[in-house]
Amino acid sequence: MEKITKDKVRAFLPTRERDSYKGSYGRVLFVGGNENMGGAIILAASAGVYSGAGLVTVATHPSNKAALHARLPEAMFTDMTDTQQLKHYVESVDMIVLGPGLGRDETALAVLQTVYETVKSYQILLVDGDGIYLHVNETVPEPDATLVLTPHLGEWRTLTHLAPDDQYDDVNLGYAKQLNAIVVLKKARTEVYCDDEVWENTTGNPSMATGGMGDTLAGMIGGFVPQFDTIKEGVLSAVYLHSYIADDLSLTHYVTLPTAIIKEIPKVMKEFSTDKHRRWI
Ligand SMILES: NC(=O)C1=CN([C@@H]2O[C@H](COP(=O)(O)OP(=O)(O)OC[C@H]3O[C@@H](n4cnc5c(N)ncnc54)[C@H](O)[C@@H]3O)[C@@H](O)[C@H]2O)[C@@H](O)CC1
Ligand SMILES: Nc1ncnc2c1ncn2[C@@H]1O[C@H](COP(=O)(O)OP(=O)(O)O)[C@@H](O)[C@H]1O
Ligand SMILES: [Mg+2]
Repeated sequence: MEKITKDKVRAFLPTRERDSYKGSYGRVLFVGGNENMGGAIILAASAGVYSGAGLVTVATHPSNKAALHARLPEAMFTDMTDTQQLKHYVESVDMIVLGPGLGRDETALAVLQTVYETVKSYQILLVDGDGIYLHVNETVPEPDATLVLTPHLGEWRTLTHLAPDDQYDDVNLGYAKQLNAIVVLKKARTEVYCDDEVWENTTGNPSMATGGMGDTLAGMIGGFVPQFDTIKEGVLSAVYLHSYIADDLSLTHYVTLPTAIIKEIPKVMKEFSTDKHRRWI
């Protein structure tokens, strides 16, 4: 098992080219948020924007439109219940983050099916939260994309039927392969299963045990991956920095709010950047 460390993340973090533009940093579609859980997809999309994603669109229930625009004017909105529009947006992005606050009803299933049927092999599809529930419990087509799954321990149990005591690295890695996915297994020390490698995070603390924390990580991964040299480097860096920020905040805060983490992302990316002393002026 390899450790995700500060030095590794520093080396993974890309530098920005002077002539780059928003198209250089990824078009990301966030899909989720039913009438009751709009917050989940707004948190995910906010984390994506603050992580540097070039262009962010949110496909969500129409009742979340005003809140999204008020909280995150950088993001565009589309109605996730409009199948044609959803297909159009899925086709036009590099990465899709599907599931935070999606719900588990008929509408949610139809949304997930549309995304799974539409994605292409050159795209990256992250499935989180209720998306994982539907992935396991409903009949859905296999998505033809690079798949990233971000289960917490409860969701991992749903995916694998593994009891906590049966969770050895090699067993988990075998299930990740069977699922044909990069797996981010979220817990106190989050693990990442990628190809034949097992990585363990070295940051994180119990001030993070609050609703929306995983939605925020999903959004960071969505924002990071299109900007990094490899999917693996983007995933590992997001896992590390999400908890690194929380470790910093926990020095002065009893509980770390997802929104507080999101605000710090651009600052910590600058801190980790190898060209942090470069002046553009
Ligand atoms: N503001 C919002 O709109 C929020 C929406 N949320 C959404 O709510 C949906 C359901 O997610 P939940 O995780 O609550 O629901 P689940 O019911 O899928 O998972 C919780 C269950 O897993 C078990 N479990 C075992 N180990 C666990 C671990 N290490 N961490 C967490 N749970 C563990 C718990 O005991 C519980 O029974 C998701 O789509 C999620 O995105 C949540 O993120 C909370 C905030
Ligand atoms: N005690 C803890 N130590 C470190 N990290 C934690 C702890 N509790 C929760 N976390 C982190 O918080 C996040 C919780 O994810 P999740 O349960 O999916 O949240 P939600 O669905 O409410 O957004 C994960 O990234 C997990 O690693
Ligand atoms: Mg979650």
